[in-house]
Amino acid sequence: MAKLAEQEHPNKAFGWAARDSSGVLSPFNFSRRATGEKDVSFKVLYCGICHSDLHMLKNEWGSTTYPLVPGHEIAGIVTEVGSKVQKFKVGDRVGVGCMVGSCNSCENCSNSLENYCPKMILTYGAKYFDGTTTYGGYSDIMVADEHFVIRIPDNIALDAAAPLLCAGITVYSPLRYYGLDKPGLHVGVVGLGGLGHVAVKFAKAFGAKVTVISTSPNKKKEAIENLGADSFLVSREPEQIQAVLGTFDGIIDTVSAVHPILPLIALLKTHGKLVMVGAPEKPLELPAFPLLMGRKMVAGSCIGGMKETQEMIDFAAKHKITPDIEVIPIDYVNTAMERLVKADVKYRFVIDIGNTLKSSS
Ligand SMILES: NC(=O)c1ccc[n+]([C@@H]2O[C@H](COP(=O)([O-])OP(=O)(O)OC[C@H]3O[C@@H](n4cnc5c(N)ncnc54)[C@H](O)[C@@H]3O)[C@@H](O)[C@H]2O)c1
Ligand SMILES: [Zn+2]
Repeated sequence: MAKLAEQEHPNKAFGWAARDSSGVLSPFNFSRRATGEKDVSFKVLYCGICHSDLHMLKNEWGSTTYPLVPGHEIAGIVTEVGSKVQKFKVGDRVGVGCMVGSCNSCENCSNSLENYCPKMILTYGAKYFDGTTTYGGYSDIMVADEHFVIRIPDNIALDAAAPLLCAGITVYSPLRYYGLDKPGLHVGVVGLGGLGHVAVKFAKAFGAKVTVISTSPNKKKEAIENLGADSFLVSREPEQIQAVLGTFDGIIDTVSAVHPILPLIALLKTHGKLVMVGAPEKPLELPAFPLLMGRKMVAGSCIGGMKETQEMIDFAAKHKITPDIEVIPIDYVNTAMERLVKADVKYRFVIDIGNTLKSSS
């Protein structure tokens, strides 16, 4: 018989888990493995709430197993390191993002693309090498192989650093890979949520002219004045769309629900790229003709490799790019999820784990 989550490993852990597809989170006792020779253990201080957590809590992608402890934007302070750990020591400021393992031998792993390894192990809701379930950062302690641990630069506060570990790398990687990181390019960002608002900041730091494309005109003032976007396009206004057809070098699409992409393709220049990073649970409609006319590309991107994630957070530190966050106590997490459904957050919830997650035992 499978062991109880509390008895699988020697170290007691405590977090909040969903037990079914209602997605409601409640206190949960489990355990973490002892610090292995290549492992880093750390006290979790902050964890961001990604929309992927919401998709997973409600089993919207059909792959969730319960109990599920979400959280893959995890920041904290090292408490113990294994004997063969080289990069970290007790007291270091560290983080873990979306993955905690990969095969380390395939072509993707050899190219620092652990995120595309077929055996990549997700930070939560997956099976680790030893067959036990992985649990995420809505919890008090974390342990991970040092290869999957990121050093958080001193000049980024830990609460603001957390969302960079998923939202940050998810938009930085495609901007770089698809060549949208050159000064003067016109880059669009669709969906001004957790990912989208960081995409605006990175694209601006690369020197792009950035246009936010949104369904809600009420985000305009903030997008331009606070986030630094150059312009704002209301996607439901045909006249506004008409005026900028064929003017975008690339668009990063972060929308979490099914939405029409044909109007976005029309915004691209010849050779323009529409990069999907949002992950709606149902297929999008993709007509061929608009792609043929102008050799346009619709592409995708999933987080980023460990090397690039470190590069991203170092770049963020250098350019003073930090997410706009709303820090919440753990017992607000279910309300936060309800607000996230309604896109009622500017722009990322971050749970104050260190001060508010208290084990009852
Ligand atoms: N590719 C990856 O590696 C990766 C990584 C993280 C998250 N994601 C996915 O990206 C998506 C966005 O994540 P997030 O954390 O930024 O979410 P979020 O909820 O913070 O932001 C999503 C944005 O999309 C907008 N939106 C929602 N439905 C819309 C619709 N029908 N039309 C237009 N706009 C709409 C919302 O207003 C919001 O601004 C999610 O699907 C998430 O699972 C992908
Ligand atoms: Zn995420």
